[in-house]
Amino acid sequence: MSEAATHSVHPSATAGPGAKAAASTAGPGLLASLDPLLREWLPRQRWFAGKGRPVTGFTLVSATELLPVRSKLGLLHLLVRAHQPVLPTQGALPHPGDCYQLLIGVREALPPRLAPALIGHLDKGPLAGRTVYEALYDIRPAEVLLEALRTRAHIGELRFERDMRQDIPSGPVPRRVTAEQSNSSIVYGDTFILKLLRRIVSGTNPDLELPLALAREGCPRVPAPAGWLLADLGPDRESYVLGVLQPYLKGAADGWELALRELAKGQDFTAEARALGRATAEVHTALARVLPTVTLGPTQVQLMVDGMTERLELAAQAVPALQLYAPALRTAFEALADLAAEGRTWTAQRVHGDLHLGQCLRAPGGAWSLIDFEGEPSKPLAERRMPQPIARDVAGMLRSFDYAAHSVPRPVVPLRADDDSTATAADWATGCRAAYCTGYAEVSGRDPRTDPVLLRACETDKAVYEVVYEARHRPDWLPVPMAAIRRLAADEDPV
Ligand SMILES: Nc1ncnc2c1ncn2[C@@H]1O[C@H](COP(=O)(O)OP(=O)(O)O)[C@@H](O)[C@H]1O
Ligand SMILES: O=P(O)(O)O[C@H]1O[C@H](CO)[C@@H](O[C@H]2O[C@H](CO)[C@@H](O)[C@H](O)[C@H]2O)[C@H](O)[C@H]1O
Repeated sequence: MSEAATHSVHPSATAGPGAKAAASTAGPGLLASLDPLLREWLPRQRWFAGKGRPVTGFTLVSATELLPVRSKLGLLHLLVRAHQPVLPTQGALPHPGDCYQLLIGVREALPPRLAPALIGHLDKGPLAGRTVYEALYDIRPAEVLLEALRTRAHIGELRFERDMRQDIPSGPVPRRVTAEQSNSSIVYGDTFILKLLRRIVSGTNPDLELPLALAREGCPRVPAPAGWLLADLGPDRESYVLGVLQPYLKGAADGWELALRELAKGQDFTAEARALGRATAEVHTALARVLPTVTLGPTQVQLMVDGMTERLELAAQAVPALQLYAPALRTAFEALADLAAEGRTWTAQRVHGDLHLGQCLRAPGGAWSLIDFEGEPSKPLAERRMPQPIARDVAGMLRSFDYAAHSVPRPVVPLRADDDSTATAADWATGCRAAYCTGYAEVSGRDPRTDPVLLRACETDKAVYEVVYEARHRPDWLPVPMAAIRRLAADEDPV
């Protein structure tokens, strides 16, 4: 058993009064001394949502000592609001600033293995002379989090909960998931994975809500939550979801890695694409059984179209390269509004909301699971939880096959080693897109291709989202969604 497995959560902070004591050490005084370090460190994190605008200050939302900060190894849980200049898209009203979850380790000095986790050295305040760092790189803080979930600890405003039907072992060795992502995850001994959400929003979070609902329904395509971390904040003790613990799918590979691997070998991926279509349809069918569905009539469709059009306008302001294509892209949305005006209706239900190959995990036996039900992180929570046509998720996957094909720097890919014909990367994507829809239809009885107007509108909306996402997070990738924008504007994308 490792050093920290025997260590329980800081006892002085296991109840309300203890939390107040913690706040007197770890509260505003400490935040003031952390302020200059965080201003520099936070914007460099992949999960930081406010890229491109300086951080001008912080407000403390909650501070909880999980290990005493004056001890050899301290652990501080912080929720802080980062203040930044307001974006035009955030409207004229003052914006309170995004709230982030931080786990701050406190030590005298960092051992070399923790050097990449350094946030900085405190030169004033209650912990002057000590070093603060990203605690998720460290074993003991990770163990403290699992132990708190296992024992259903309530620590200040933090509430660690679990599903008692799942056995959570004590003492598995933790390791940080290093893949670039929107949140931060820790794997425990290949049995569980804890995802800590970084940008925290109030209200029911679909990343916990939907997997819980699917687990109730017995849907095997989504790992069932085993534990979750909440913060009860404000005078009304409103719950904020901070993290979710799930069984770890050992040896699983994500659809993105697999697709790139097969592309690099010139291998066909249509059998997997078809299996992914089947898995998506299974999840959709279960969601439609367990959560409400609604019919979208002309008014609701017009609202959806207005949302798509507005997102396009805002995106074209943020990424001027879109402006040339905006009029043609708008026709995809107008065609949908025209169908609704003629009396066509659509069924809407809860969907994944940000489905792409990276959200699909294939277990060694070949079964696919879907993960990460957070939805598009930049959208307000209420919007992410609204029932949507299933074409939203289908469009996400179709875009993803296109992404994979166009991220491999190879213009021509032979599909089979024994095949003397060659196919372009675009043909690879076309084959996968068709196979995915076939698989979807096999399970659901509805082929998404039979609704091309809706699919084109959803794919256009997704590609516009991707342009903004890439411009903000990975400018080198911008050509991938921009190429799709050109094809969608010309109505050339075959399904
Ligand atoms: N249940 C799981 N089993 C195995 N690996 C997982 C599991 N859940 C997530 N992962 C891995 O962790 C990564 C990040 O998880 P994800 O929920 O997508 O977080 P983010 O919101 O940060 O993108 C995934 O890409 C996947 O590789
Ligand atoms: O971090 P999340 O996985 O929640 O999603 C965000 O990041 C994704 C990239 O990691 C982004 O997906 C886009 O790039 C993928 C390849 O890396 C591609 O497969 C997707 O089709 C494409 O949308 C996703 O949009 C974003 O929300």
